Amino acid sequence: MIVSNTHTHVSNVPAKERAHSRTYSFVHGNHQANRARLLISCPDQPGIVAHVSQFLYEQGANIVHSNQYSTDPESGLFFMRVEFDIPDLDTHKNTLHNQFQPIAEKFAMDWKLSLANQRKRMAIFVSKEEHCLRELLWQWQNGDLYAEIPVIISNHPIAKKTVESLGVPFFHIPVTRDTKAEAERQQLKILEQYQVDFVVLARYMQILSSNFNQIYKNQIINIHHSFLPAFIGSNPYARAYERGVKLIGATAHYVTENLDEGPIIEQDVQRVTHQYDIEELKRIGAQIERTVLARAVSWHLEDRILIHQNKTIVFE
Ligand SMILES: Nc1nc2c(c(=O)[nH]1)N[C@@H](CN(C=O)c1ccc(C(=O)N[C@@H](CCC(=O)O)C(=O)O)cc1)CN2
Repeated sequence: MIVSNTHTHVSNVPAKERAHSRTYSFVHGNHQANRARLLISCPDQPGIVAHVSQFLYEQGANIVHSNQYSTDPESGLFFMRVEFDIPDLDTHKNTLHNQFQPIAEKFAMDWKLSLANQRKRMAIFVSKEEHCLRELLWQWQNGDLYAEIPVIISNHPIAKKTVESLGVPFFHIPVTRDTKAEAERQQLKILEQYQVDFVVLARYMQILSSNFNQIYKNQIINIHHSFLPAFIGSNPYARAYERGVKLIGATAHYVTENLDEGPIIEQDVQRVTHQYDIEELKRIGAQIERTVLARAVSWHLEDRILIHQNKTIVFE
C-alpha cells in the first residue's frame, strides 16, 4: 500500500483558485530532488533487508540512511526506514511503486514511499497561547520545517495579525459547547479546500470529535503541556503545582478520540522546586512545549515516525 505525501483529496476547487501556499525558498540538502524515503512495517523474518536493498540497488539507488527495528520474537514485527537517492526520481517514482509491490506482497508489508522534495501541507490550529505557533512559524520561515502552511485556524482572533503578516490565510472560527459541531464542519471544509495533509494543534484547546479523528487518522499532532501520562486534560500546570511535582514537561502525541492518550512522539522535562509558582511553571513549560512540538513536527515531515499499537517508532 502506498500513502503518498499529499492527502488524496479530490478537490472541487479549480487549480487556479486553490489556496495560495506561501513557501520560503531556503532548502536543506536532504530535500534534493532525487531523495526518497521508504517506510516499512511487516512480520519479521529473514531476508527483508536483503530484498529491499537488492531492489534499490537494481533501481540504481544509493542508500544514504537505513534504520530498522525488530520487536520481541513473540509479536515478531519488523520496522524499517530507508532514505535513498535515485537518478531521475520524478520519472522513476511510479515505476518504483509498481516494481516494489511484489516485494511488499511477499513480506506482507504495510509501506509508504515518499519524496523528500514534496512539501507536506500542514494546517495549524491555535487558541489563545501563541508560543507554539510562533515557534513553528519561525522554524518554517528559516527553512527548518520543510512544509507548506496553507492555512491557520483558531477559535480566537488573537493570532490573526501574526499569521497574516506572513501571508498565511487565517480563519477565526469561534467554538462554544453549542456550536462545536458546526465549527468542526467549517474547519473540515477549509482543510479540504486547502488540501491539507496533516494538522498540528499548537495549544489548541478544543477536543476534536471522533469524526475529525477518523478523517485525519494519525495525521493530527498535539502538544500537551504536561509529561504524559501525568495530568491528562485541562489545566495541567495548576494540577502539577498542587501536586508539588519536581519535574514539569511537555508531550507531543498523535491525537485520537481518547483525550491526550494517543501515540507519544516526543517528550521533555525540566526540574522545578517548591519555589516556583504556577505562572513560573507555565513560563518554563512554554519553552519545553515549543521545542518538543517542533521536533515532533519535523520528524513527521521527514517520515521518521511509524505507529504500532498506540506507540511510535521514531527513526531519528
Ligand atoms: N480528540 C482529541 N482532541 C484533542 C486532544 C486529544 O488528545 N484528542 N488534545 C487536546 C489538547 N488538550 C491538551 O493538550 C486539551 C484541550 C482541551 C481540553 C478541554 O477540556 N477543552 C474543553 C473546552 C475548553 C475551552 O472551552 O476553553 C472542551 O473541549 O470541552 C482538554 C485538553 C486538543 N484536542
